[in-house]
Amino acid sequence: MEDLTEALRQWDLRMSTLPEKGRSLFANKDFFPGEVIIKQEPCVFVPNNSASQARCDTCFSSSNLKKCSACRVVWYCGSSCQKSQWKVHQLECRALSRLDEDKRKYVTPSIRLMLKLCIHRKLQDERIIPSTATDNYRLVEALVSHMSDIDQKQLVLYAQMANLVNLILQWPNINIKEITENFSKLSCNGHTICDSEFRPLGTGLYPVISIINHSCLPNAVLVFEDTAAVVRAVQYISSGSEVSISYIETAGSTITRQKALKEQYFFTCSCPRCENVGKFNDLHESAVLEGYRCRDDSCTGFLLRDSDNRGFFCQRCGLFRAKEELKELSNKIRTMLDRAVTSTSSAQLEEAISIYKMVEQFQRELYHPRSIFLLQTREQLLKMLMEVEDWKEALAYCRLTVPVYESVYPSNHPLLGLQYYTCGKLEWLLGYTDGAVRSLTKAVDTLRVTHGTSTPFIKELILKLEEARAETSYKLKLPSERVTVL
Ligand SMILES: C[S@@+](CC[C@H](N)C(=O)[O-])C[C@H]1O[C@@H](n2cnc3c(N)ncnc32)[C@H](O)[C@@H]1O
Repeated sequence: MEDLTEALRQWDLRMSTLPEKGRSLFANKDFFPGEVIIKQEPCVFVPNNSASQARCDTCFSSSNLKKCSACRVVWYCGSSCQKSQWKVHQLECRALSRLDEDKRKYVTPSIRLMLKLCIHRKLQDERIIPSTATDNYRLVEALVSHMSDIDQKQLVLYAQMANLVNLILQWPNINIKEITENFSKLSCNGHTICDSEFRPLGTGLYPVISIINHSCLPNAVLVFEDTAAVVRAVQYISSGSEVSISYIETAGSTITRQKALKEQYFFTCSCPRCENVGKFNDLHESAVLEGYRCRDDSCTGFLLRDSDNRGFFCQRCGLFRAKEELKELSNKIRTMLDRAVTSTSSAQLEEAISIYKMVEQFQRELYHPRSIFLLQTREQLLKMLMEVEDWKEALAYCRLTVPVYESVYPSNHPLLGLQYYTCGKLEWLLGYTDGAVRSLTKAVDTLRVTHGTSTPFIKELILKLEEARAETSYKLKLPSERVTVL
């Protein structure tokens, strides 16, 4: 691990082990919002290919794809992408080519990630590919696996997957127990590789990034530049402080967040946000995010359960809502949501949109105006309305989501920046230039911190903002120029 210590020192970082968290990453200098803390290429990675969506194995592009002619499993967009992966794919290709067509459908992205990890290790051991301080197999060995925490069913599944890897590779002396454990390691250490707008593209293993622990109020964010993982400070991090990122969607109540962390990562978070669990502020936050609205439309109070468990009282105006009424509305929404999901999956977009609009209407009656359930429905409507190019309605829903984003996320949160961006793009498209300037300015202010300033994504955003500003000042000049002429 000396090599790793030295590599981290060069990043002004150090690793320490905390009794309650295990390995943890600490800053050796002050980091300011927007500053890159660490950038790492994956040691192994795969695209999330499915029957309906294929991507290049190297750059994740979805255009000009050709299947590898030998294994007929892996896609590349061109010879340079194919060549860059050849040393690893050569062994994988040989193994996959032995499989009959039927067995190839069991080669899921998770299986491929493990095949690549085994091959990566073998090639490093044989010195065919270099082994560095930040991607050697000792770092994989050091990852937490939580083998004693996972349930029997999951364990059996990992063991079956390890057997499949063995069957595909057909190497002598393969250690099935170790591969089983590695599947468990991937579950709590692997990262979903996303594009700049947080759409998932693939999965990768970044053993140094995996040292970073979770907080529901993180001081850093993980984004991807192509397949490289980049961790940037989103708050001021003073020298000596622990660097933290969020593993989960943080727009949820403490109970929801803790459940998600326990299920996948097997720990109880004790970050400053979670420390409040059960206190008034926390109850208030959950009642707004996941609770019901006041019966009085003009009241923005939040509801808490009454002591007899008969219903809920508004904490602002005291109005009561009975359990039965709320249950009836919830059931109606659930039935409609099922119909909406069926329509969406059968690509009946117009029908799905009208059902989601009804769901939204009922949810407005049921949930608090800043509820995340209402937010999710509006998000879904926004996405579908953009697909059918109904920009005006899409903007209306987008504008409804922005105040909720502002209240659930801290100021330098990437999802908040992306929502300002969507709003700004729609406003620009519809000719609301002033609104577009305001929204795009907020998007730039947030996303330059989370995404940096040099990626094509941010450059395009800055260009859009400059265009919108130019148009605003052109419009402002028009009447006065006319006055001069007159
Ligand atoms: C990606 S690893 C992070 C590095 C890990 N601490 C280690 O020793 O390798 C994720 C695991 O770290 C631990 N962990 C992460 N964040 C934590 C936190 N805030 N509190 C306690 N444990 C945490 C959990 O065991 C979790 O499954």
